[in-house]
Amino acid sequence: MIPLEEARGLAAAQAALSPVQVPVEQGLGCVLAEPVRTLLPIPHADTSAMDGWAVTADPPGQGWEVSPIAATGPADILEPLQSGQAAGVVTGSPIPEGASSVLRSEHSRRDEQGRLHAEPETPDLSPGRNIRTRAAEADQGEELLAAGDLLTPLRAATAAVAGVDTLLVRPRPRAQIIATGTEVISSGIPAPGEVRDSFSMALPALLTAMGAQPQGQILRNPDDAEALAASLAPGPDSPELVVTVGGTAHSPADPLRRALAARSAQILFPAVDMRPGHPVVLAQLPESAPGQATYVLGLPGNPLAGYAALTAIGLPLINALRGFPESAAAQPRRMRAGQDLEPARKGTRLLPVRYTPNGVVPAGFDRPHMMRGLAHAQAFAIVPTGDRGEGIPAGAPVDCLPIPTQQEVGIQPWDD
Ligand SMILES: Nc1nc2c(c(=O)[nH]1)N[C@H]1C(S)=C(S)[C@@H](COP(=O)(O)OP(=O)(O)OC[C@H]3O[C@@H](n4cnc5c(N)ncnc54)[C@H](O)[C@@H]3O)O[C@H]1N2
Ligand code: MOO
Repeated sequence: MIPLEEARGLAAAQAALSPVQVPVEQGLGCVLAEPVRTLLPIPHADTSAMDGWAVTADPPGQGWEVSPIAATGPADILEPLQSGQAAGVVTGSPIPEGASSVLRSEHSRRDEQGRLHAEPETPDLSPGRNIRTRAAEADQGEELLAAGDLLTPLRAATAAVAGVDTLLVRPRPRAQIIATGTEVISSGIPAPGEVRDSFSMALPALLTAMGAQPQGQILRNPDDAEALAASLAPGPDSPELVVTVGGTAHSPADPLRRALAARSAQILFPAVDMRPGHPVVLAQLPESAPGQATYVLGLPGNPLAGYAALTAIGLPLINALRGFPESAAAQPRRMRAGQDLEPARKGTRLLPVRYTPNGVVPAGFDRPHMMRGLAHAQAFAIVPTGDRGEGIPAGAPVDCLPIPTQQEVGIQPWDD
């Protein structure tokens, strides 16, 4: 059993997955393994910012002579302008050589001879006006995104603008979910001796929100160590992470530790001094090929315990594997206790809490086998215990672990 901070530190210290080259759109949500430099100047040509007229400087007294060929779209390339000439352009049109600025259409007028005049007050005749200058945003070769940057949709769009088609990224770890528990059913009303599955509904979405890629079907394993060991067998497509649910304890019905031993797994920690969730296990299966290791995160079967372990240990592990250890999502957030927060009898307590204007308050219904409080919690408050503190008094600071996907949940009817 190791302290919670140590377990979180160990999870966060695991090496990032090796980078892979992927099409930009497949890199979404991944961390860049090398900088993105633009392959072209941005913009790569002087273009018009307005619909209107590319005009030469110093309009002749009788107005500009309008070129018979106007741009009908940004793809039309116009002939150079002679002195005193103008040519119709649209937003995005390459600026013809010889033009000084773009006179927008609503600031212009044509006379009966078809010559072009500018409104007297228009600012559009100052040189360069309404022209997007070549390379104003970036010179060719300039770094737009750094190694270590998370590829958000807007950054993917920036890479596309830079002419880039593929990126070197750290992949998001693939995660296989294995649920144990002969008594667990996935639909309907449980009979005595059965329990409705509290994990399969949420784990894929939660793991995705945490930065992993859940793989295919959830495997359902009876409480049988041999069957579980077989599910953990390495293969060419072994995922980087296996998340198991249940069977972490030491009864004859609990197969995980025996299955890990049968697979010669290296146990990174066998339990964590936290309540609930102390039987959480982190292990690593032997490499099936060089550099191809699979982590096994064993979540306790009690729902609140499993989700506490996933938030406290799974999230920093996933962020480490995807090369994003500094992710704000995995860092404790310093909040204020809105009321006294009671410690556990032993170990660090992970208490589901709600955010209120006065600080965080217990979400209630927080026994290890319960879901009701967690459904309305936004974070787990880390409440130290014993010689490391005696709970947290109202008004004092408290570190909280935000639960991904729960940040938008609001005040509930049973509030005082
Ligand atoms: N003698 C001891 N007994 C237990 C201890 C202990 O220290 N000594 N620890 C308790 C704690 S704490 C926890 S947590 C659990 C750990 O349980 P396991 O990981 O072995 O999980 P199971 O025994 O398989 O199940 C526990 C509980 O959760 C229910 N469960 C399992 N899977 C699901 C699921 N997918 N959806 C909903 N509920 C599930 C299962 O039916 C059990 O009720 O051990 C305590 N016991
Ligand atoms: O992990 Mo158990 O309470 O600690 O459910």
